[in-house]
Amino acid sequence: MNVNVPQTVPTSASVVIIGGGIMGTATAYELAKAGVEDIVLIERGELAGGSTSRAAGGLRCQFSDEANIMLGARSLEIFRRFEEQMGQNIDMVQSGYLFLLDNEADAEKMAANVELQASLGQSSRMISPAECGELNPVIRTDDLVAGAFNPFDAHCTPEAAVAGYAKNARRLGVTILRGVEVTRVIAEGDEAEPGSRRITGVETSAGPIAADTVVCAAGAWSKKIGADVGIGLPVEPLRRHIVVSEPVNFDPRRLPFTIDFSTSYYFHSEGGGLLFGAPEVEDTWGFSTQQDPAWLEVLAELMERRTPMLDDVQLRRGWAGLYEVTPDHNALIGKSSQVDGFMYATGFSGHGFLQGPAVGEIMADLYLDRTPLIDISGLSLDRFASGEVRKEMNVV
Ligand SMILES: NCCCC(=O)O
Repeated sequence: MNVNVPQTVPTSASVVIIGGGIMGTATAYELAKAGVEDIVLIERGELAGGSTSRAAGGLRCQFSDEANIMLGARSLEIFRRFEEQMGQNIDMVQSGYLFLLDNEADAEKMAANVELQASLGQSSRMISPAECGELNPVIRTDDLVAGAFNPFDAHCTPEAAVAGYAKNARRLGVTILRGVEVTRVIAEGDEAEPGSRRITGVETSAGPIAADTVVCAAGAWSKKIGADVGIGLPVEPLRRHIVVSEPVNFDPRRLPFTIDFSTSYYFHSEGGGLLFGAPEVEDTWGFSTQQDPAWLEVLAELMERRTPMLDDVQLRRGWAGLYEVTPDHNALIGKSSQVDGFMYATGFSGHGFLQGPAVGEIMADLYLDRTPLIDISGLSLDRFASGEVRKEMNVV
């Protein structure tokens, strides 16, 4: 796609969505599907070009928090039917998700999570180290105490999902602006008088757009959007690396998305090869997505420990992207209680892509004052003021 294509920029909109990743495009599509008109989505680069296209693409319901379990499960339902309903192939591979547990403390906590997932209708189960090895023959199992597995978890290609949402949003009348930057979100009203402030529009690199509602779906770049209207969104960018391999000499598509839980080293099939991810030794906070060659040494050690059979895999190319991290590793989803018309879907802390479809539906429900299918009240920004933070344990 060429961002220099001339685009007609409207001067007003019902809703301005900031961010053309999975959250923004899913929200635009769901709002339009619900009959909302005059929606404008603004992306300063290319669609999916921020964090979504750099994500691993894992789809799972295996979380410790009920809201995350349900967001993952609902999104999986939508992703399973995506190609049929949206006319877009997303390279869905439903080979399950396998968490490898190498100590009793993690296994005990994971068993409680699995019980919660099962009580919510999910097919997750605890399995033995031997079964871990049967499901994924390229892992070392001698130091494992257990695994957690869900056969219906999956992975797919994130930018393909964004392309599908964008295509269908456009078909339903959404204006999508690429290569246009929101330079300021505007609110009017007296900051000293609670409840009097409301969104009136945005200024952009292509001119102003008047709007009563702004949705912040700007991922790692959300803090500035909130700050424009005096809202503190506690979202910090954290760099993460991924690398993909040349094709391997076995069929990788039957391997589950596998996570070595104590180290957060993970891998899954990517075409005929494999995709690998892992944290850095020291977290690198900030907006740099420059690759650090030292990370490859970290990865090599983790691979040697858990997957020595993959020693001869040839790595082909890699990249770094940004997580959008909140203090409790849970998303911020809701309508502002401070500024009327300011909505947010951000802070997904490394598990956003897999929640995108459900969040799109929820944002449409919130806009239309409908009760969402999933209770996300606990993911409101207000939890940080009230001290009701909720820590997600299954963070990778
Ligand atoms: N956060 C990237 C690894 C995939 C996952 O969290 O399931």
